[in-house]
Amino acid sequence: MMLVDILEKKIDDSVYIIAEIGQNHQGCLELAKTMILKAKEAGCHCVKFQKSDLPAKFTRSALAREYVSENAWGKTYGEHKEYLEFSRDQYQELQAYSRQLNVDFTASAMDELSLDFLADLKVPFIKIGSGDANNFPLLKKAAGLGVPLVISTGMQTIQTVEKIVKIMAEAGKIDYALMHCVSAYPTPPKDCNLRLISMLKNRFPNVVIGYSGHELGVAITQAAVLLGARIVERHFTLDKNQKGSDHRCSLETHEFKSLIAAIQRFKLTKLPFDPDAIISMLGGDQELAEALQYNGEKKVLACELPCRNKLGKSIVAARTLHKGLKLQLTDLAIKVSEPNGLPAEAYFDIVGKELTDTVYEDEPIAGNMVKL
Ligand SMILES: CC(=O)N[C@H](C=O)[C@@H](O)[C@H](O)[C@H](O)COP(=O)(O)O
Ligand SMILES: C=C(OP(=O)(O)O)C(=O)O
Repeated sequence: MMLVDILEKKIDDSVYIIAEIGQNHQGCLELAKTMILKAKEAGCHCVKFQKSDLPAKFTRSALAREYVSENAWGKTYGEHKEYLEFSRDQYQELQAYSRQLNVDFTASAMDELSLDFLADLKVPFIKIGSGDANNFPLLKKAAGLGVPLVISTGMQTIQTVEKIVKIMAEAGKIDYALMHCVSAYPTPPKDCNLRLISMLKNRFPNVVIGYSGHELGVAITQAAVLLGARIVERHFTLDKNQKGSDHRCSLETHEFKSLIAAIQRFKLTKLPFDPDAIISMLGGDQELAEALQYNGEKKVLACELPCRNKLGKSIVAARTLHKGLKLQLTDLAIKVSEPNGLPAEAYFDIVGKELTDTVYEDEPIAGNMVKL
């Protein structure tokens, strides 16, 4: 099955399944290949990685900060990320291997250079992760590439999601999907707020809605499908006990198999089901009931703040900017910065505003540095 068949609504009885290998390959190409093989054997339609150009995604100080964590692969965050990043040759090798196995291969583009890199590889679609859902210039560029997009919405407000849809509409983009997502690893069931899938479907009836989950187990993801999610993404691991931030909330091969088998048993043409019916269909427990409880409008949740602080994007100076300057688009860049600056969604709002302090290249622009 191809993602475009879902995006173009040519098929209404299948769900497209993405195995998010992400950085669970531990920086090892051979392990990545074994994971591709296992994901294919489990029945996944796609294997996905994460592509970053580190100086384009992070400021120098974000890369230089110490990473004190049992999941660290280097002393600084930059060394840690470098260890987990694959080169162009390695991407090409993984892509060729996936082609041999007849499984789609792609990655999330975590900055503009990575977007170009993936477009160049001719992947079947590009993923924009939650960390870039408020990175409006990246979204504009992505919308103009002529490649289908899958855009996650973790750590964002409904206003930001509205803006994403507006950017896509202005670019004439129709082959894209929005993924409901909560960026907490693992996400507690009460924070999964699955009813937002129904809200997104009602609010944006022309857009395909999917689910990128970070909770433990498979039941909540099954419920997401019964609410109408047509694309499912879950992190994939060969062993949850390995070192790394994402293994614990990932699915092992047998869990992916059982998730896919369950989805195949659902009568997808009868979707969506209501939450009470879903609880009884899945023999639901307390956790499923919590995940299906209406939890209010889409907003940034407290459980997402650690991820937003670590990987959310800020507005930074593209070059040294002197006090008194009226800000222009070319003065600004969007990166993960340490400390955080104004959130990326303020990018277009601060253009034309006066800077009240001098800011050096690659340093964050804080709210109190701009006369609003
Ligand atoms: C928001 C986002 O990008 N999240 C990604 C996708 O879900 C994650 O895989 C992060 O890359 C990962 O959790 C980071 O872990 P560390 O900081 O140990 O490299
Ligand atoms: C961050 C990512 O995904 P999500 O926001 O869906 O967890 C990603 O795909 O890189």
